[in-house]
Amino acid sequence: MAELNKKIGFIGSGNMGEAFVGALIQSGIFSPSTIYVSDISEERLNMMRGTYGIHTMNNNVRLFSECDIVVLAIKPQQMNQILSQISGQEGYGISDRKLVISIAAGIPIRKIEALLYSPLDDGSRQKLPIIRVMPNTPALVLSGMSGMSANAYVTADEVTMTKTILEAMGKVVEFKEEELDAVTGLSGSGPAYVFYLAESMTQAGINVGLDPNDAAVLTLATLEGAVQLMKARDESPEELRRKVTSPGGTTEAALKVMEENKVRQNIIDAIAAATRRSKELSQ
Ligand SMILES: NC(=O)C1=CN([C@@H]2O[C@H](COP(=O)(O)OP(=O)(O)OC[C@H]3O[C@@H](n4cnc5c(N)ncnc54)[C@H](O)[C@@H]3O)[C@@H](O)[C@H]2O)C=CC1
Ligand SMILES: O=C(O)[C@@H]1CCC=N1
Repeated sequence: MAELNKKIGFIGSGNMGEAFVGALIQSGIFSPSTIYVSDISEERLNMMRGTYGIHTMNNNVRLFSECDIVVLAIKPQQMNQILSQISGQEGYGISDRKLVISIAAGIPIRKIEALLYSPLDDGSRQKLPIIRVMPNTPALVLSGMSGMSANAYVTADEVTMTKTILEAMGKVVEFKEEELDAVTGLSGSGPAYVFYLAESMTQAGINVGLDPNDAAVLTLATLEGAVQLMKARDESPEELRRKVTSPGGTTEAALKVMEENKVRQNIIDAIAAATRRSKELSQ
């Protein structure tokens, strides 16, 4: 893919920051010399520099002023402090147009706008374009799913550029911002539900007498195969489930227990709880 010829910077180089950096280099849309990360952890910075050959620093304000695109990849709880630190600096470079991309769960665009455009907002400052994104960790293996939503100052070119960045890590869909809490509950946290299922299936295999390694191999191959089948066939998960379920057979016995134990309702309730938590984080 053609290089974007921009400087991109990440505030926070944890799990997700690293997923972005790895994907951007692999896709060729940014070369390591155009990627910057800032973090408070020297260990993370050394690792990122050593592994990816990118620029590292422990100064968020400098990173913000030096880059054309800034990805906020810190925890939601750190957003206030970090953005206030950036916007509180005289001449911190907000007059230069730069695209701000936040991946923090539950932080609404209006909060980022309020933090970035103030307290020095005398009307002369440019209102920076801000895009809120909810990615997920399969981005680490370029199989991510991202939802995104842009504020009023984002141009069509900036939307296209953000999609190009997110497509380097997998799929991307645009949403209304109010839908992003639900996206967080479903696909943002979603990989954890699948890992939980994998843990449970492996434990179940051990409980019914299998060797732990064999149980893990069977679980992974079964999950992988089921996903491939859903992707390859024009059939709903429900239809595919019915084809596994012989009347009076083993699957029916298992699904009866799942229905009795309200597994489906529990999954629905769990995703609703994640969505509620995302909304709470926005307060
Ligand atoms: N992990 C996940 O599955 C997903 C996470 N997110 C969001 O991504 C964001 C980052 O999450 P993770 O990468 O999982 O967290 P993480 O804890 O792995 O990474 C956060 C990084 O920020 C650094 N940091 C802490 N204070 C800092 C400061 N003052 N200045 C600069 N860097 C600082 C930490 O040292 C760490 O390397 C969060 O807002 C989360 O809501 C979004 C989608 C999925
Ligand atoms: O658990 C969290 O808050 C983050 C956001 C989505 C996935 N991990």
